[in-house]
Amino acid sequence: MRMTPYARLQRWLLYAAMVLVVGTPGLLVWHHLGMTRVLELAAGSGFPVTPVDDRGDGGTSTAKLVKGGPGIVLDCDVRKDTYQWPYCGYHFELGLGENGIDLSGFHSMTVDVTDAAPGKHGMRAYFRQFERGFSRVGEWQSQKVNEIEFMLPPDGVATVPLELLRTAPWWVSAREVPLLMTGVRIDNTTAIELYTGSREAPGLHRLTLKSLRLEGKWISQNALLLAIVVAWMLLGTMWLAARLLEYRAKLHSSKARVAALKVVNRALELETQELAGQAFTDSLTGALNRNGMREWLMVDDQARRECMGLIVVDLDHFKRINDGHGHAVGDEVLSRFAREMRARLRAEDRLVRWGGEEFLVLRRGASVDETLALAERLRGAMADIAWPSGLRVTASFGVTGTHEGEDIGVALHRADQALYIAKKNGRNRAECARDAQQAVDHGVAS
Ligand SMILES: Nc1nc2c(ncn2[C@@H]2O[C@H](COP(=O)(O)OP(=O)(O)OP(=O)(O)O)[C@@H](O)[C@H]2O)c(=O)[nH]1
Repeated sequence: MRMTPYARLQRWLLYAAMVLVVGTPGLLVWHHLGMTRVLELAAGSGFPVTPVDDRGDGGTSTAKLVKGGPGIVLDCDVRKDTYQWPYCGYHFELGLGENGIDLSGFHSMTVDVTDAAPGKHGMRAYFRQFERGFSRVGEWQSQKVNEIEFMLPPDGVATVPLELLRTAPWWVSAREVPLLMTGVRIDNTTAIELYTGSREAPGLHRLTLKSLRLEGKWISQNALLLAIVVAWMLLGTMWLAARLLEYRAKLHSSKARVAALKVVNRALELETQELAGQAFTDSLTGALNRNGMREWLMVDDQARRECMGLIVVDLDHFKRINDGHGHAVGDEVLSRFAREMRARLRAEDRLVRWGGEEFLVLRRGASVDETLALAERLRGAMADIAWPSGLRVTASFGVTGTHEGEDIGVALHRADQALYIAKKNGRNRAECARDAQQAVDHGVAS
């Protein structure tokens, strides 16, 4: 059986669902273990780096990049004479003007930095964010400062979760930042700075930065979950739509089949009716045949109970018409005769082709006199009919009527006798036999 397009679509959706069933946990595990992206700022990454110190803030510390050696070497002379929080460090340029880098997909920063000065050392990291609607180009102090301070372990490698970043309170208070803009944001970061710690002892610090690395996922867990849910929902919706469309198509085709069957049924009904009609009707003349008459008498109770006028009609010398003009003309005479007779009968009367060129008129509820009068009218009408080939056709009529409780066969026999008399008396006439005695009187009783 051919598959419908909707069934094919459902099969593809099923494959997609199977892929999703396997893919969903696979993606979650992969996201948990991998899908990592790394942004290296130091170690030949190409991001411009410059030394910074506190001289712009009124201090006297100095910072100078020194060529040679592995990593980025910075000679930092920290002095606490004029400025309370002396510092120096690295400044990594990530963007220009109002356009920074979106770092919101990164979750941690790892630094590999050593300080040649003895003792423990801390570091400060600043993520400078160009805050649209607040920061202004050319005025770097207007850029939001997201900061974190941490201690360096002995090996100098420290990993800092970026969720611990805080908007620097000194920046908020100094710039009178609107409350709604004071939250941490790193989606438009123009620079990252790495400074010596706030409690660093004054003196010469030789910093060697081997790596400054941001780590994150290519897609956040929430975004991944959302994508998976959307994929499932999309699949479910498409599946439902495909099912609905398939049901609708099936409904349409069964409706079409029902309609076609109705047409076939109707045709069969008509054919049956036609066949039934043929069983009871003479095909040449359209008059009832003997079966039709029997059926009528059986079905029509009233016809059976009432008295009935009977006329047996026989075309005169019909053989001569056949012989002289051909069988086809004979047929035409028979058919025209039946048509003209029927046109002169009442709706409740019946014309029966009794055989050959002999017909029977059954007239419900009519007396013998009325029936005789009708026979005379019919006989007279024969002269007015336009017969084929300009023929002059006459007929003889035998008339009688049924008595109460009388079998119609008996009456028919009587009418036949009357017809015989009509033929005998010269044809083209109507004879009447009211009862058996009268028929005997005519000397024709069988
Ligand atoms: N064309 C045609 N002829 C038919 C049909 N049925 C019977 N006949 C012919 O009708 C003729 C009847 O002839 P007869 O019984 O001799 O009667 P008639 O010639 O009418 O003579 P009378 O009845 O004595 O006046 C026969 O030649 C039959 O072949 C029919 O359906 N079509």
